[in-house]
Amino acid sequence: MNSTHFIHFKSTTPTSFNHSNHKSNLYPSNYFISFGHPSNLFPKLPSLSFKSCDFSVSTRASIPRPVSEVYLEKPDEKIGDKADDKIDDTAQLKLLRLKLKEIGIDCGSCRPGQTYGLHCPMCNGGSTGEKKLALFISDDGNAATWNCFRAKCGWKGKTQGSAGVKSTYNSMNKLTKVKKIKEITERELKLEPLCHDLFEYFAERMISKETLLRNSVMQRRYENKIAIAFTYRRKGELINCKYRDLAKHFWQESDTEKILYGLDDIDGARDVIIVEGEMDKLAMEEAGFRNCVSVPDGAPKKVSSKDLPSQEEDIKYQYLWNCKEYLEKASRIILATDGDGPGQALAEELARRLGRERCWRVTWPRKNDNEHFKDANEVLMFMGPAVLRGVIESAELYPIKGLFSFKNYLSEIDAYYHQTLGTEIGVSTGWRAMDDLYNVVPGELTVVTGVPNSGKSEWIDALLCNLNQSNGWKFALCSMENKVREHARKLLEKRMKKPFFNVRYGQSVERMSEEELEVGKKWLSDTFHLIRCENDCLPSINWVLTLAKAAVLRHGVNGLVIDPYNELDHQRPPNQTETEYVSQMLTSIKRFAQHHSCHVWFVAHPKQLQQWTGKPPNLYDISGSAHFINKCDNGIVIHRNRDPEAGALDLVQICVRKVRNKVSGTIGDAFLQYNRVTGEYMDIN
Ligand SMILES: Nc1ncnc2c1ncn2[C@@H]1O[C@H](COP(=O)(O)OP(=O)(O)OP(=O)(O)O)[C@@H](O)[C@H]1O
Repeated sequence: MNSTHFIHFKSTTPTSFNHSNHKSNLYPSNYFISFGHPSNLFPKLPSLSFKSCDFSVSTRASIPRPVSEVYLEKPDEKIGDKADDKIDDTAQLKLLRLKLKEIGIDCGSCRPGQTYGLHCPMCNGGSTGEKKLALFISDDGNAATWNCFRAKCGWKGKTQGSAGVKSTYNSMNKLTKVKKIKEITERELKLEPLCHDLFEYFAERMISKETLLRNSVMQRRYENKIAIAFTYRRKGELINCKYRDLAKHFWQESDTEKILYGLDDIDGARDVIIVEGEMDKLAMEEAGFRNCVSVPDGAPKKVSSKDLPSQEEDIKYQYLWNCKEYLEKASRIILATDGDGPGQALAEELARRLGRERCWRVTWPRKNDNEHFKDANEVLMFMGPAVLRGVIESAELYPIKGLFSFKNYLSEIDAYYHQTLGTEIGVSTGWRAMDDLYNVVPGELTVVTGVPNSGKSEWIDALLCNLNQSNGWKFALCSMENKVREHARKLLEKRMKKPFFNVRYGQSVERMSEEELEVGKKWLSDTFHLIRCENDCLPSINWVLTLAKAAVLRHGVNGLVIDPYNELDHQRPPNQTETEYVSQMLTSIKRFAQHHSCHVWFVAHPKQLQQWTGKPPNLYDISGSAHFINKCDNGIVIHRNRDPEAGALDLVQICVRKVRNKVSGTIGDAFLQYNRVTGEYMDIN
């Protein structure tokens, strides 16, 4: 260790220091080569000498007995019994290797009768990745014992190849803490009151003598150097001790119970502040908050992607479990961890365990244009106690995924009020007669129905042409009934206001020229994107929505037409009713529409009307389910007069039967005139 990391011991401070045996109990254990086997783990194991490169160790012929804690489902003797049997070693070893692999121990080509140093699957050898898992395979190759010698882990166990894989595996999963908790005293640790230099060191960090004394911050000498000793106490009793030198190196007493620093200060507290280091805990006290504790082990690099482990397996956060009864009483926990990535990861890990609903978080003030202060002590040093107090007082609720406040949407509400996008109250259909009834809002679902041949597809096509003309909207078309070329014709006629052909329906109107066709083709390609199933099979709604999503992202389409519903594949699981299926399908469509701000027109046919009187059908007549009307934002029925005696045959009734959003329209009927030559719909003067 670099001596400059220590606070140099001045001659003015007491120098009584016992050099004779200091190594055995003074130096932090992790500074030793600490691969000594506790003698009680392998009682018959002769002294081991590990090869530095691979940790492979030969033992004497006598097989060390497995570790004393009982994991085996079969009695130990069986190992010995089997050693005498003439059994197929290779098969047995294979079985054992498989078993170990299941447990997570990769024993590679480990041979019986030897001890190997491997990576511990539980702790991965800590930050240095050391191979500290000692694995011993018995001579007969049927049993293995292991022990991780990292103080923080201590995982150990044993298994037999011939034991039932499942049961043994399960028992192996129950991690057994083998560490004996060491009892420590200030005397044994040779802790001393802080010296003048250290009071000065803390004073520079704005931590007062009173705070240091109240928190029993002490010092410990290492020859002519001193380290700060933060004493971890519970009900005044010393539980752990963490040391810090000037170069911010930390170490702690091994084999002690992990608890929060300052635990007694939160006894019975309703509000608890959790910080990331002892200095921050002391800084909080300077700002007037004693109800603060620090985590003992700093922050993880990132949030774990795994599910929350059980209490026994939650080794890294064991300190929380050990302080459970203190934290349980808190109704508000302010997570004032560092503002950097690991600090935020720590806050998330704490919130996961403590319950997000009672957690709050702080925002550290700005240091300059690019940076924020990192932690409580920095704020105290540079901004003073009042600012630090302000930070805690303005803590905000810790976000919970899926739970929001209108506060999270204020800018969106403002933009809505000011109609920043221009589409907030809906886009005009282009027909005056419909302006009060139906306007097209991005992200909504319009269900269109009408008896066969009423002109549903024609009207939607005409609407798309209008929306393109007025707002430049683009569309994805999933119109399975239409041949591409016919659909192109219908759209081009509306756009060019001329018939495509020079035949009957065109009457005497001149057909569009080749030049106009060229212009029209470019317009078609720029405006519409086709979703089509090239083979015979029917597309599923999910398939359509996936392609529509691609059309939104790739071409920026503003609308999707699905025409008609019954041309999709509607196979559903046998236990699902049609109603359930339709409900689920419409939910997917609406989610797509909202997520991509894309309007969806969905054409659905009414069920067979036995005694159709010629009147427009009802939205409830749509075959399949009442969900069509329940779930859509807008419901429109297209109806046309087919009785010359009842009125003009080109009269089309657009029945707006449902408008969820009053901003965009209301229920009512509009009448348009259909131009059979060009397929246009026009307002009636
Ligand atoms: N008001 C109208 N007057 C005369 N013909 C019309 C009128 N509206 C639509 N048509 C014609 O009816 C035919 C069918 O139109 P369209 O395909 O739009 O109807 P639809 O309601 O979608 O039919 P389907 O339910 O069979 O899909 C087209 O040839 C179209 O020109």
